[in-house]
Amino acid sequence: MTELLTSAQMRANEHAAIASGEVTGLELMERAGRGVVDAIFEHWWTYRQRPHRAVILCGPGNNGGDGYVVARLLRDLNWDVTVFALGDPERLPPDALTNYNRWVETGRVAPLTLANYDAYSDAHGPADLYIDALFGTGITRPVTGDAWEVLGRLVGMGQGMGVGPVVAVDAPSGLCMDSGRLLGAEGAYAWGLNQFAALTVTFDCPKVGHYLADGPGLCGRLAVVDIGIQKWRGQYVVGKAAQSVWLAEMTPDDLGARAVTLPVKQAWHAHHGQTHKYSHGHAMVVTGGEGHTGAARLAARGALRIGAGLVTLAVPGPAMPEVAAQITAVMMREISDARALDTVLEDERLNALCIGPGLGFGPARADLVRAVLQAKRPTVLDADALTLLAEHEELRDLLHDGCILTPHGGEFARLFPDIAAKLTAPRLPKPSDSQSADLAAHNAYRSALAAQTGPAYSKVDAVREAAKRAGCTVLLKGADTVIARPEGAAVVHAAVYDRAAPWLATAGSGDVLAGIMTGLLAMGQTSVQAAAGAVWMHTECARAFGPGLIAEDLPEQIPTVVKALVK
Ligand SMILES: NC(=O)C1=CN([C@@H]2O[C@H](COP(=O)(O)OP(=O)(O)OC[C@H]3O[C@@H](n4cnc5c(N)ncnc54)[C@H](O)[C@@H]3O)[C@@H](O)[C@H]2O)[C@@H](O)CC1
Ligand SMILES: Nc1ncnc2c1ncn2[C@@H]1O[C@H](COP(=O)(O)OP(=O)(O)O)[C@@H](O)[C@H]1O
Ligand SMILES: [K+]
Repeated sequence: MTELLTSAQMRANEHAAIASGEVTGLELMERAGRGVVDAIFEHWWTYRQRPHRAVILCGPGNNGGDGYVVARLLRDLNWDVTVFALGDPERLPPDALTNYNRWVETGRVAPLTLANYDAYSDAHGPADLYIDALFGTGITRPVTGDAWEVLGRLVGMGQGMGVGPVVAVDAPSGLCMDSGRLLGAEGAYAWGLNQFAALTVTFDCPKVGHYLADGPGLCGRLAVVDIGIQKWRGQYVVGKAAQSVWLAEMTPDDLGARAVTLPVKQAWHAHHGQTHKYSHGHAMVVTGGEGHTGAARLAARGALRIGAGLVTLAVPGPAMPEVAAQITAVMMREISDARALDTVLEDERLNALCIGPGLGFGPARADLVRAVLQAKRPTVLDADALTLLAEHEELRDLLHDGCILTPHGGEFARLFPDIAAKLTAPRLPKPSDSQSADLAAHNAYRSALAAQTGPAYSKVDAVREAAKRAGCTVLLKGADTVIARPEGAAVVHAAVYDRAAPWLATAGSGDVLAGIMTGLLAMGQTSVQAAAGAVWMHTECARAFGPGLIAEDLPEQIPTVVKALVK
């Protein structure tokens, strides 16, 4: 899996690399700047054909240093390059200063003010390319003043004829790379979240904030450039695996014997014997009552398609005819109450359980959740089961390490109201109009802005806190889905960039997700593997089908996606 770093981890890697004596900071900066230019040429082949005109905004730190390298490399290719510098360049850190000095041997730098920027734009019209090298991983507080206003001017660039796109170096400036939240809250830049950079070029590893919250919208597309420090990556991880964050993906191994493509004889040896349906597990999904069994049926279909050997629906008596009329390969058992469910669960071969989709509410349903939790099997708790957990503290006390909670934002807020409040709290009080007569409110806003510091509280922080409290795996859904374990290991799955599938937000899609996850648990996956593999598969199925998707289509796409995966 790809590791996602925080800013602090990236700095630690860089320090370790430089401390080794095998590479200098200046070399890394040169590789970074060259990587940005290469990525630009890879994305827009027309820029390779002839020189163009670029505007580069350089900040007061090493992100600005990268900008000076880009300026020099483009100018060496005969580009017309204009550089605006924020702050006093003479106070740049050493490597950035070296690159500034190299640039000014032949190029010019204008102070970054709104007046200078506007005067340039009025005189020359739009540039062919804008480079944002103001701030990268060193951002600690909101960008303010003229720099913020100029960033606002760049919103929407690249969207009109003859107007060049914005390329962000490492990240759009002001983006908190740990949380994906933009520090600062008003003005064109903050409001133009999906119309800023066309391309963001980052170094070594993607960062967590490139995948969460506002990050993908601001970044546009993401390119990761190898600057040769992977050897030092992970030194900070020793003994601290809990701090790492991974990007969700799925490999053929995650599908085990069901995906084996070896010749039959080899496959037989690889699995030490003949496999039969029970060796792929037996999942059970509990349905709701009459007229409410569709959600659980969708989940069961997901579990069966992903590869569980057997899938049984646990159905209240009155709902049996309805379920019987709708299923074939999926089996059913009558469970009229929690006692009946206890009895059914005495069968140890039922090795993964799912409860919640379409379940309904009230004491009898809460008793079913209790029976499922007391069975202590790998269990997915979704939808109504999550609301029941929020209502009944004694049910929360029964959660165990093998549980996965799969809330969407609303269910998460019901289960963990204080944590959700931290995540959704407005970053700042409501901005007041600068013309406002209410000077006190305006001043309060200004001081809140000045006091805001990064890194901001992130979805990863929130889900880690929730998992620790619940004592089990928690998966918080969305276009950015975060999975965390109580000890802190976290996985991010983002249906963004070239994996965007907004049509996945359709009724019943979450039920299929819960089912795929239950199937993977039945097949012997750990809870993190099952959760990460399921969200990945769920999105791939949506992508394979395309717009127009309804939840029923998702399980039926699984064979196509698996075939492509194991090829
Ligand atoms: N970490 C690495 O391995 C590498 C980092 N490189 C570049 O270095 C960057 C990080 O450089 P730095 O650590 O110098 O940080 P930045 O260049 O991101 O910014 C840091 C400077 O801005 C100031 N600052 C922070 N927030 C501010 C605000 N809101 N308003 C005004 N000033 C503010 C800080 O006090 C500091 O002086 C990366 O993003 C990347 O572009 C590359 O050169 C290649 C290697
Ligand atoms: N913009 C989006 N892009 C991709 N997936 C999304 C997006 N919004 C929501 N999803 C996914 O769609 C599913 C919806 O699940 P859920 O909210 O439980 O709905 P339901 O209860 O109707 O099934 C989740 O897996 C969620 O992560
Ligand atoms: K930047």
